[in-house]
Amino acid sequence: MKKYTAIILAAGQGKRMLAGRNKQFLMIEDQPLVRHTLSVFDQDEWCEELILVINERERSQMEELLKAYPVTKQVKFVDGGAERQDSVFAGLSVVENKEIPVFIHDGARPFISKELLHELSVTTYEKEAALLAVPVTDTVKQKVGSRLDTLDRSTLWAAQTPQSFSYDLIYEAHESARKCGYYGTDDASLVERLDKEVAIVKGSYDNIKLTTPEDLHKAKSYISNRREGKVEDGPMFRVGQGFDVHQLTEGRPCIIGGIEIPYEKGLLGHSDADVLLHTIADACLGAIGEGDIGKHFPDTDPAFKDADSGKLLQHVWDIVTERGYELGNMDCTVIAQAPKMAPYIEQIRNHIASLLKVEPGQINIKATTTEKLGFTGRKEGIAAQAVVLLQNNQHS
Ligand SMILES: Nc1ccn([C@@H]2O[C@H](COP(=O)(O)OP(=O)(O)OP(=O)(O)O)[C@@H](O)[C@H]2O)c(=O)n1
Ligand SMILES: C[C@](O)(CO)[C@H](O)COP(=O)(O)O
Repeated sequence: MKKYTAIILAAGQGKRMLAGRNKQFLMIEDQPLVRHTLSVFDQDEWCEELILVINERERSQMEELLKAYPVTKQVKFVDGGAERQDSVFAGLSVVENKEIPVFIHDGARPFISKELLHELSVTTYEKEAALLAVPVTDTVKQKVGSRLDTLDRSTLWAAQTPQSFSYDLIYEAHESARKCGYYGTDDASLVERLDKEVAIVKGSYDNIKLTTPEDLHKAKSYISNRREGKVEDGPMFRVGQGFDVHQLTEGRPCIIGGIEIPYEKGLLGHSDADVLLHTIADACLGAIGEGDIGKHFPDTDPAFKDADSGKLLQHVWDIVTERGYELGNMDCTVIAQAPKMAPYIEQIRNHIASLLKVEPGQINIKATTTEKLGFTGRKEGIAAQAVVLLQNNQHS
């Protein structure tokens, strides 16, 4: 574990947010902005000390906030100053353990991830000073008088927080800046002033600072999407499993995996009762946290009477792909004493691959009997199981 102290800045006025109050108190979904930020550090076991820099006039409001939305670690309050830099200095003045790095973080950046905190901490132990930053994606112009210059974008990084330093270095940098009346827009710039190197750790474009009302909208939808499992930092993998059973009965076709298999009986159900496709659909819906096919295609709805389960699966697959997921792989088992499945396995595999527009190699279909045991062994019904792995590359 690479322990660190976190100083969270919340003493600003949030003027650009135009909310008429400090933005740290604004609700994003179910909790105030600053609580979202504090939670990340609270839940990081590497964070040893948590300091919250507040506006002295908001102390009781902040105390109330933490009573209503508690965190598990002890939070040390300290009064900030007129400028961000003054607030950081106030935070530095109350740090207890000066042997571990100090992380300075905007309370207004709630989407920092534990993974990035750890990367930053490891780098700070090695290099003494580091910051999160992302390559600039817009072309940046510099206007001096009436002259416009275009900066070389390949050298430009947008600085984020946390910015992290050995205690002695950042204290010295702040003290020196204060003596000269120098004010920078971040803490790394104060260290740069001392001609010391600051390492860049690539941050995330999701680690935005909530500055304007538009940022607040983005933050709200980001959080609600994240809760629904629609977005996440980095490539995201999700697994789902499915299980389904249908009774065998006379006078029905036996459709398994979209292929009609010659047999004296068929599967009973409201739709075409394709036990394997239903199982796969359930596994896919399970993976994205969307319930099951009963929720999407109720068996009380006449629209799905004798429905082609291939179409139902494609509908489910549209939901999956609209969320940005791709199939990693799926593994399925058909549990049937009869009919004999082996001659149809390859055909079923190719059919499912074409329904989902994936490669057959991503799909595995197996079949087993239950050695004449149970309802499947007595040929009263057929069961199927599936496990799917989905991958989301949209947020890498
Ligand atoms: N005197 C200050 C000014 C800013 N901050 C904190 O520094 C972070 C980044 O600053 P910014 O986004 O500019 O916040 P505000 O100063 O609150 O916003 P504005 O400039 O729009 O008033 C915020 O978490 C803010 O609360 C602080 O602790 N003390
Ligand atoms: C520190 C910072 O968040 C890095 O991007 C930024 O410079 C703070 O600027 P602000 O004007 O105080 O929001």
